[in-house]
Amino acid sequence: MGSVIEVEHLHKSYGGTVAVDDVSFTVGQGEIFGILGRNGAGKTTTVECLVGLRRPDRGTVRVLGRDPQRDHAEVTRRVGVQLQDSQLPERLRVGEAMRLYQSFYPEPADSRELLAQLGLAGRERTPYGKLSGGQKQRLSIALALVGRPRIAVLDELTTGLDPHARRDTWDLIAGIRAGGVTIVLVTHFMPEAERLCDRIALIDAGRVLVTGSPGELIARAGQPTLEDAFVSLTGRNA
Ligand SMILES: Nc1ncnc2c1ncn2[C@@H]1O[C@H](COP(=O)(O)OP(=O)(O)OP(=O)(O)O)[C@@H](O)[C@H]1O
Repeated sequence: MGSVIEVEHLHKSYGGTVAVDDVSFTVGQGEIFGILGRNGAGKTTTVECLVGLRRPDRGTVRVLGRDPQRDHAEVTRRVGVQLQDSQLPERLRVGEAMRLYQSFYPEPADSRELLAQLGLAGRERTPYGKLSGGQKQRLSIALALVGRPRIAVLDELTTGLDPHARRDTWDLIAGIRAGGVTIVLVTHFMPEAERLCDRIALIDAGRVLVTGSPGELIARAGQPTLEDAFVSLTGRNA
């Protein structure tokens, strides 16, 4: 299985704050790869460097063999991104947002089908500002997938979703991966990581503490669940 993402010794500071100190990992074609860590660990900065939204200070990032900075247009066309707290204009209708995003890609997915898969059927005419928090979240997932990406980067995939919507979204993500799409998932929700991820990089203070399957992390920490393993491995007093 070839790797589609290669990150080597990534470093990124904001002024005096080191957000990412030294992060390396690779993601294989068709994997669901989790990035886990405490608040402020450097997860979002790492994925922003992956998708070309931030320029690393040091280190290399390769996505589908490309440099996300130098080959920005190509990486953007093949990588779908759902970032934390993304906002759309309040009055933009769901259908308009979908059409706008479809226009960025050569072979976009069918909007109605995707909206139906995300439980947003019949919402085409609803303005963004009138959607519930969970509906906004699901629209952001639809927009990340509308370009039929080779890689989807999803930051806080199911935050704010009720348990039904969360399970539907997990099924959707599993189905998308079954279609050959590689998924990078940033999450704080351990049952989600345990259920979905093939491998996980656990990041702490801008460094990778450990990489492995959920089972390997649990075994390594000698804990019963991934949540216990997470707390144990990232606990400052452990
Ligand atoms: N634009 C910015 N300017 C200055 N500092 C920043 C900026 N973005 C992030 N940071 C800092 O960099 C560090 C890493 O932040 P980052 O958002 O990458 O972490 P995270 O792991 O995604 O956190 P969370 O789980 O809370 O979303 C934090 O100390 C944060 O305060």
